[in-house]
Amino acid sequence: MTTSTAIRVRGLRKAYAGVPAVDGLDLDVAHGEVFALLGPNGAGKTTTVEILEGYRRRDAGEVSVLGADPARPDAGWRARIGIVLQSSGGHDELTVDELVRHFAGYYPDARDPDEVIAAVGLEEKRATRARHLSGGQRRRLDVALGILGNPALLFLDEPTTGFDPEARREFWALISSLADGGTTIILTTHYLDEAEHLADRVGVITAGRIVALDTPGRLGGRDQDLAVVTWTEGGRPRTERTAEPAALVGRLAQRLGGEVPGLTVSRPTLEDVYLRLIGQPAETLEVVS
Ligand SMILES: Nc1ncnc2c1ncn2[C@@H]1O[C@H](COP(=O)(O)OP(=O)(O)OP(=O)(O)O)[C@@H](O)[C@H]1O
Repeated sequence: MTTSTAIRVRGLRKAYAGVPAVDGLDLDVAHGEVFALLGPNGAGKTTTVEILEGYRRRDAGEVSVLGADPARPDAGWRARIGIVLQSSGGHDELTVDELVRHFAGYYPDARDPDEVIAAVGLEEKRATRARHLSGGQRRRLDVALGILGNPALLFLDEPTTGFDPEARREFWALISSLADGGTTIILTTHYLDEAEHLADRVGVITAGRIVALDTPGRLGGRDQDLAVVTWTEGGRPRTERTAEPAALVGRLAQRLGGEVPGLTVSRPTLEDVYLRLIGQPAETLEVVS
């Protein structure tokens, strides 16, 4: 069965011992989309994702994932889904090569193990035992195992926690190449720059509900927000919010006789907007005119 959306959720609910963790959640994710789920600790992200993956039962609501109800998964459906969990481990005595080949045997239509090892940049580590890999390399191995079955839908749970900046950039390139190849990706992350870099759309979840959903550039009206202009004048840092930053910079240049010392023009970051959405004040700015 084919559907126009990869994931469709309506009125999803799940409570633990009577306390709601997911409380009436609606969500649509298109085929080929990279969708990031953001939210504070305990917001209900993992519970939601586990229900979509078919690993947790829901109390109520409609859920369709790749055209099927994940509460009744069959082997064919499972084979089309790749999962990279938050923490991994096990099989530590096997080498990269052995592990990838071993798990390839579980899939009806597995990708070529050599290609997968190359895709995650582990060619030089293929003879290394899993327990001797660095944290970032281990995560790459996790992704290799997650994409072995050539999934149509890939779940990535906080994939770059603990990565150094270079490893994170390389990992992002890997995820982007999977997305370019048409894989639908559901990403949970606490890194706003990661969501901004990778996601076509982000959903912010608090207290078990989606409270904002849009592209990273438009989330929470971000594109409508005032620009923040900062500069130095009379030996003091100055800040002004304005809808017309170019006009302000023009006036400053005139007033200060050319170059404006310490000039910056910025829009609120995704983090600023996110903190506003979840009810935390962003760093307050002293506004002077
Ligand atoms: N197995 C469980 N039994 C009881 N309560 C649970 C269980 N799993 C989650 N919860 C509770 O449900 C709520 C949502 O948890 P969940 O793990 O879905 O949040 P999260 O958004 O993934 O958080 P984090 O960012 O910390 O991973 C929390 O209050 C949590 O304590």
